[in-house]
Amino acid sequence: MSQVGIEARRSAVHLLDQVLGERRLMAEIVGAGALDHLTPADRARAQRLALDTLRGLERADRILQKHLTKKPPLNVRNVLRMATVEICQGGAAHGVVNAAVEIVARGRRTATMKGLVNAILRKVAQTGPEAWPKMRVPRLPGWLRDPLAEAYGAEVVAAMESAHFTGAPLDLSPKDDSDAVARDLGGERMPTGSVRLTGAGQVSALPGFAEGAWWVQDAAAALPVQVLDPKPGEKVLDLCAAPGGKTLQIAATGAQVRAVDASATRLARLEENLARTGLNAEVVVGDVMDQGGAWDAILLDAPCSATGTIRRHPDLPHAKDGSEFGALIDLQAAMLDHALGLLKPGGRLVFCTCSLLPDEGECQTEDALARHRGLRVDRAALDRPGIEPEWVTPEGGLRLRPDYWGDKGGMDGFYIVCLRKDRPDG
Ligand SMILES: C[S@@+](CC[C@H](N)C(=O)[O-])C[C@H]1O[C@@H](n2cnc3c(N)ncnc32)[C@H](O)[C@@H]1O
Repeated sequence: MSQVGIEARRSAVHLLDQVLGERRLMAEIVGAGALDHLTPADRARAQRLALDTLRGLERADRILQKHLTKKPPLNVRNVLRMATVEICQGGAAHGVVNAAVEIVARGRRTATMKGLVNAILRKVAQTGPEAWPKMRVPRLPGWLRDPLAEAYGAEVVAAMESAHFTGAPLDLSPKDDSDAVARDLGGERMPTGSVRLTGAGQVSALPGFAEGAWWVQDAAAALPVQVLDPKPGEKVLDLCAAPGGKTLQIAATGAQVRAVDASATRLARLEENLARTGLNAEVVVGDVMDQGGAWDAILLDAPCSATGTIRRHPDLPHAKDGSEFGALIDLQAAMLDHALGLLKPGGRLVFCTCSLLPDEGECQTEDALARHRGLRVDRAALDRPGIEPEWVTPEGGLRLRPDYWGDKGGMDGFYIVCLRKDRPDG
């Protein structure tokens, strides 16, 4: 890690300043062009450094606390935090300390603190690496930990926190042949058909990327379309489709898919992926609530807290405080009601969210069943290869958690349910 150049490190500190100071999500900051001046390799390094620092932030702060009499400005604190994580996770101390000192020395307002940074990091290098593995696994903030503990119990939350701290491998969804992709990339074929790679490096340089033999998609995120089980020629509406991993899965089955999303920018990524994989979909920029038609099958991957994705997005607990979630829960219910009205009689709708909060999953199903006569849960839809019976919830949905497949690298948190409307609302 210590070979990482100054530019990548400075950019990583900028990401940390924005996440921890401005409470912005990393995807938003990177999407706005914050790393565009870097080479692709440095861009990847800057993101990796920032993500590693956010995962280990609690430990880094505890170590630094011992050596600081008063808190330096946020920017300097973030340089110290990043260097502490690097040193404690095996980075060569000499190079890491020099780089941190240089970053601080280059800043007009921070240059006077380079001596302090040097002194503190030398102390960190003496005791930090030994202390690090003995420290507790970093915890989620109370606004998220409390509702999760209420839903799952303290032990499960601790297991989720371990999964978050470990981070995520790279999962691929093969276009056709899982075994061939696993073989070509030296990956592991997961029980549900995804191919898992560890330490993969630059995605676009991997075999099969240019030919469109696969796309990046967490194994849990690949399950909603497996549950929907589209058939060739069926008319399928994919609501909230961008950036489109699930659209590609639907298109690969031979179904006719219309992919709708409110974000043209995110849909542009779907168009790129369709071109790369040679798959077809009708792509529509629009609001879910304005959609019409009568469909055999609908996928509603509603906007949500994204609390199921913290393994890959450790910035989320730092950038959010839960205050927006109530509005999202109301929006999910409104979208679900509208989408149910677009099903042909006997049609099916898969509702899913990448959330760990039952309010965005199990409760949405229970409430929808109470609102709509003639609506039922299709439990048989969950009878798919690799889906464990203990993942099925009492109301007939699928609860996926980051601590599942713990020995294999975990999975994203998701809620998935298949709803069928046998007769119209009366
Ligand atoms: C969870 S993401 C979808 C991920 C996507 N299904 C995939 O597999 O790549 C939620 C999406 O909902 C979209 N969205 C939010 N509000 C919307 C609305 N009112 N109408 C349409 N799309 C909306 C967002 O732009 C975002 O792309």
